[in-house]
Amino acid sequence: MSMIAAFYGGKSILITGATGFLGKVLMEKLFRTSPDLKVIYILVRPKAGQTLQQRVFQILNSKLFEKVKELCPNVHEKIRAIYADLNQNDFGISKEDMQELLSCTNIIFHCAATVRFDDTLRHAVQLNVTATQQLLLMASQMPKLEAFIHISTAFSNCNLKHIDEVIYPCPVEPKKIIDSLEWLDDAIIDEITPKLIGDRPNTYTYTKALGEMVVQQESGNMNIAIIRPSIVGATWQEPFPGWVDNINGPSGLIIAAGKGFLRAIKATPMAVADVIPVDTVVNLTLAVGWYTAVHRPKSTLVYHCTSGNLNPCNWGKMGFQVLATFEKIPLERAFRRPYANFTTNNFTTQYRNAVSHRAPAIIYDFYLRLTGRKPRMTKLMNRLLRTVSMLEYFINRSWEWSTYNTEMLMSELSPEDQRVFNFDVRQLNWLEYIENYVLGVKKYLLKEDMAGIPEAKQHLKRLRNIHYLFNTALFLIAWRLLIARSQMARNVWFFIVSFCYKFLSYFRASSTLKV
Ligand SMILES: CCCCCCCCCCCCCCCCCCCCCCCC(=O)SCCNC(=O)CCNC(=O)[C@H](O)C(C)(C)COP(=O)(O)OP(=O)(O)OC[C@H]1O[C@@H](n2cnc3c(N)ncnc32)[C@H](O)[C@@H]1OP(=O)(O)O
Ligand SMILES: NC(=O)C1=CN([C@@H]2O[C@H](COP(=O)(O)OP(=O)(O)OC[C@H]3O[C@@H](n4cnc5c(N)ncnc54)[C@H](OP(=O)(O)O)[C@@H]3O)[C@@H](O)[C@H]2O)C=CC1
Repeated sequence: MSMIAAFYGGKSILITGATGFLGKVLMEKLFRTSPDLKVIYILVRPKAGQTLQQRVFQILNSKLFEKVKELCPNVHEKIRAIYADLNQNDFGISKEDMQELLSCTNIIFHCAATVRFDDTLRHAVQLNVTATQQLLLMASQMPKLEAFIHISTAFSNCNLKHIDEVIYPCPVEPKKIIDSLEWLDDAIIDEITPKLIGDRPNTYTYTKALGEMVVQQESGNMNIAIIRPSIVGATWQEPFPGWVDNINGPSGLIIAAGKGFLRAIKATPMAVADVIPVDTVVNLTLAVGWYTAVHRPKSTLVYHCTSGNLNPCNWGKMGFQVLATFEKIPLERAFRRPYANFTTNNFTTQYRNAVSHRAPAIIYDFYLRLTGRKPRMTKLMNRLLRTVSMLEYFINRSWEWSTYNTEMLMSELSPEDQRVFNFDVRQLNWLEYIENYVLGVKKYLLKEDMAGIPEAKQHLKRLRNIHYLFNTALFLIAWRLLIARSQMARNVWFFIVSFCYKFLSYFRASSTLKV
């Protein structure tokens, strides 16, 4: 019997960010392993014209929850969606709902965040810092609370090369930042943002670091733990391999490469690709929830959920395997054939962006215009290149994260818990994982039918022929222009033609003699 699964039985659990990538997998695993849990409260806001109930309905009807619905048919009765917008005071939660949350909650998993790299400091602080502070205040008023688990990121201290499982202080106190954002206007905030974030690449990593400081400062006598995942990727094993439903992290680039939009990138092939499967993160999170509630460590423990120091993979190997998978299982209606060129040189990057990305987009838009359609490729390419430029920081560096606490926890688990809540990334076979990841992107993210693979392969063959034809035409035009302008080129050309002629004549003569 799993002790962790038994621990969550009969519990009332509060999850923020349950509609996000990590939150959904967390909820799924909880229901699958502890179907006798009492209730999961999820803080949700209406979005894209959908009510709370419609959002929950959509999640439960996704492929991710198929197994859960078999095991626990009344799962919808155990989810209690509570209206909440983390940008508002008291999250806009009604009095009655707040009362229920305060009196019933046993465990909190705080996953909600803005993960955008280009968010304004004001919005990133509001969600990643102030909302965390408010949630801690709520938690401190919960008499039945056993553990508060905060999801941060391994990149919250990406300004350091070696990162330990400790909370590092930021130069300016989070409270001072929160206070000053209240009276500073947006233009001034934009001006001081680079100074505040210092040597971090974006407001996301900076505000996640501030969020950790807030957790430490407001922990009081609560049992709190922080989990720092690195780059969260598709599921490894559970509930099935390759599940992914958003374009963050590598997923977007896998699509861009598979569709042939992105053929070159500024990346260091030998840099560690610290990707971690989402089900591994969830298993560690649930194990940490149990350990924190039952063992009540004296201080706030930080757990690194990373792969680099235990089972490293690099971007070169990852890119190679992604492309190898596309050979077997291509995406439909590719713009160009998938190809990957990794370079670390700025000049080469600019050149490749011009030749391999912008020029084909301009030519395609010209073709769209000629055929009476609206041009769109240049705009799409510009957005993609902007995205890639924001990710460059993370694919050209390596970090070392120590994992003492995570390994300590692993050794504390019973063999059954180590199996059911497996977060031992040493067992991960990267080649298999990446292949399933690419397949998952095709099936669950792009919703492409596997029956379309022969047609997708045919399409790639057509693209290859167009490519050869285009290159030959380009060569002949260039050569014709050169001949017209240079005596030297003409001489070379006549030399080659006469050489070929003599060669052919010789062979024809010798074959006639043999007959
Ligand atoms: C030569 C090709 C090589 C390819 C080989 C095969 C690939 C193999 C993989 C190896 C390549 C390297 C992978 C890189 C992985 C990057 C690591 C990320 C590091 C994360 C560190 C921190 C981890 C965390 O803690 S947080 C979680 C991560 N958060 C994110 O990933 C958020 C990033 N996204 C954003 O911040 C925004 O989306 C932004 C600012 C990038 C773009 O915002 P914008 O307002 O322009 O609009 P959007 O609507 O959001 O998207 C516009 C457009 O861009 C596409 N897009 C968005 N995100 C990505 C993405 N991550 N990758 C690719 N494309 C993306 C999106 O599809 C939209 O396209 P449209 O068609 O215009 O709708
Ligand atoms: N993905 C990754 O690579 C990594 C993620 N992390 C951390 O993991 C956690 C989860 O990330 P992930 O699932 O990928 O992110 P997602 O962007 O998929 O999910 C974010 C969640 O936060 C919710 N949220 C955002 N703003 C609000 C708001 N104003 N009110 C209520 N809810 C809100 C979203 O709700 P809605 O659906 O309504 O938008 C969504 O449920 C985050 O803390 C992130 O920092 C750490 C390392 C890597």
